[in-house]
Amino acid sequence: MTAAPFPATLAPVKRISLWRRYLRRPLGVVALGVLMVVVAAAVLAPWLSPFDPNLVDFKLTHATPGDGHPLGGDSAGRDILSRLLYGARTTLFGAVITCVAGLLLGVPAGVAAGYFGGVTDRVCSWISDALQSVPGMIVLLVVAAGTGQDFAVLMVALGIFLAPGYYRITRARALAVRREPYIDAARVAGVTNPRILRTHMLRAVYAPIVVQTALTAGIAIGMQAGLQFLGIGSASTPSWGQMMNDGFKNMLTYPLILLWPSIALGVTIAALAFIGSTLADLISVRTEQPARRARLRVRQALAGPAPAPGDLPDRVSSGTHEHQAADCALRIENLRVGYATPTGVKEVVRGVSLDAAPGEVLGIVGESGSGKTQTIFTVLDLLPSGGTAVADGIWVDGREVGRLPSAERATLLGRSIGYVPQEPMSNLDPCYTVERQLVEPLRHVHGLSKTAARARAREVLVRVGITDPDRVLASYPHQISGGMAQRVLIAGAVAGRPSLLVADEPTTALDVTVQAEVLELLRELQQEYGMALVIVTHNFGVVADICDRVVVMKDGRIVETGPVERIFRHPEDPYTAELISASLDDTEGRHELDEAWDRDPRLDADLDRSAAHVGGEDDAR
Ligand SMILES: Nc1ncnc2c1ncn2[C@@H]1O[C@H](COP(=O)(O)OP(=O)(O)OP(=O)(O)O)[C@@H](O)[C@H]1O
Repeated sequence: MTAAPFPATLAPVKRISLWRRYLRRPLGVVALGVLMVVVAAAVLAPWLSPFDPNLVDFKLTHATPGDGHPLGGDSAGRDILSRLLYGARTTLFGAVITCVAGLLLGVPAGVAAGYFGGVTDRVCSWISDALQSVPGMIVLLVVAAGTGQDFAVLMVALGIFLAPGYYRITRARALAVRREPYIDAARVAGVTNPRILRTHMLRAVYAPIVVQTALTAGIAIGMQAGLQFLGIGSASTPSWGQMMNDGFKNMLTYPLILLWPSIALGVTIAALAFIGSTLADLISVRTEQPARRARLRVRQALAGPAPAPGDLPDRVSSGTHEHQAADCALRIENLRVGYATPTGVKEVVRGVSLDAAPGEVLGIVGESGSGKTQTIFTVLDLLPSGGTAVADGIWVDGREVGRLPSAERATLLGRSIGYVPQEPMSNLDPCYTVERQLVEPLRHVHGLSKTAARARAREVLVRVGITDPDRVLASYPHQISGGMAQRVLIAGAVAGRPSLLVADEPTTALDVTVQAEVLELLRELQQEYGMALVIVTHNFGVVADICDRVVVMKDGRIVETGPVERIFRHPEDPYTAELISASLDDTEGRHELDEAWDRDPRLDADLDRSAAHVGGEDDAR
């Protein structure tokens, strides 16, 4: 079957600056506006203040608002509005000093500790822990006494106490990033450590630091006000903390004197907290949780209007069904998957229909990004949180499951559906032994006793070709090879005897000799248990090795589907022929494909072309 033509590429997603995305958040904009007003008031205080903040007029003592003094007078006869404006200067100046001190100490230490590890990490972490265990307020009072209440020194000391916040966050991020392959690549390319720290590492920690700074500024303002409330700081410098102290003493008789600085302080701290929270959302410091409205928008865009005859092929389902829904181990009808992006809905699976009968092996093949994984993740109900799927129907084991609640869908995993992932090592928890990871699902999902679950785990390990099951059961993932880890995962996937086994590129992370063994094992298990096997791959060699039927995907749609032999002999779509030709270069040990070459002169010609490219590759055949 050949699909109708459709646009070859999805619309490119434009990158929108953080600033522009921030401006789309109403709460963030209001908070930023409030902070801007406070900053403007602080900067323009000498021009905005109607009076000298320290000018005493006894007639103004405890005066109520009015008569040229919009906020009234304090207990010493000074104009409250003027003091509030000058107090904003003190408050913001102190917050800036504290944040800069925290940044300068915490960020370089955190990046160095995370990147270099070892002694650097231990020493820095020890200092950070020690700072956190010291009662900060008492030390600040001692510093105030020792420095003659020097405000700037006090704010630097406060910054030192807040530096562990920066340290912890940057160290954690640097620890995660330093293991990334691009850092190793930079090292291998001869880039020096200081340069890696300045470029890659600082860039990686930049986003959480921005958020942390907004939050630290709020904390700094609160603590600063607390110190001033206790009488720390010069009496001649107006500050919100001092004003609160004055108001507190007269709280019952003249509550307005306490109210004004409390409002200023509360509103400023709240604005900083909302700015931090908005930034955290935008730069994904938080777990992604798409808004209900965004999900609904994606759902509506995916559902779209019903396709009319001759309508856009993009809105019409691609692929075919070979079996009745009730007879299928898996059936997907017109599946669409989309993600909300700042520029609109990005549709990554665009109307896919396929099925697999019990005992059948279906290959889903296509280039990277063609939507294979998104299709099977929908079946497993494991789409990332931003993904929304819409389908006319999803059937597992002859039962419609697409409309079941998530909790009910989850019960299919490990029972009706087994899953073999792409990366064996990252799918095993390094903290637990293989035994624990195999036995736990058998006990909790299948209700076996501990002894029965262990016996079953051992039995399946033997079945997947592990000759020393007791040693492997007692091992941690790092103590076994990648091939063994994949066998362990296959054992886990089939231990519950599912009717459908889904394997997502199960051999990609393995070396060539192990790849063939794992494919052979999957085929054997599939036949032995009578399961349907849906295998996702970008390699036609794998398809030739074990599949009965194949679905070819491109740009989220199915371009061709049919029995493997027919697809190899007569690929109808040029894209399929191209994929087959490309696969000829890097596949080995494929009996069916070898036979196909013998039968089909067109494929021989393809092989000759490939061999000419790589020079003498056909010797390897
Ligand atoms: N969380 C996500 N947010 C937005 N787009 C995503 C997300 N996950 C995947 N995509 C997009 O979905 C498309 C299909 O991805 P998918 O993982 O299904 O490809 P694939 O065919 O399995 O390729 P590969 O073999 O490389 O895994 C890609 O364009 C990818 O960028």
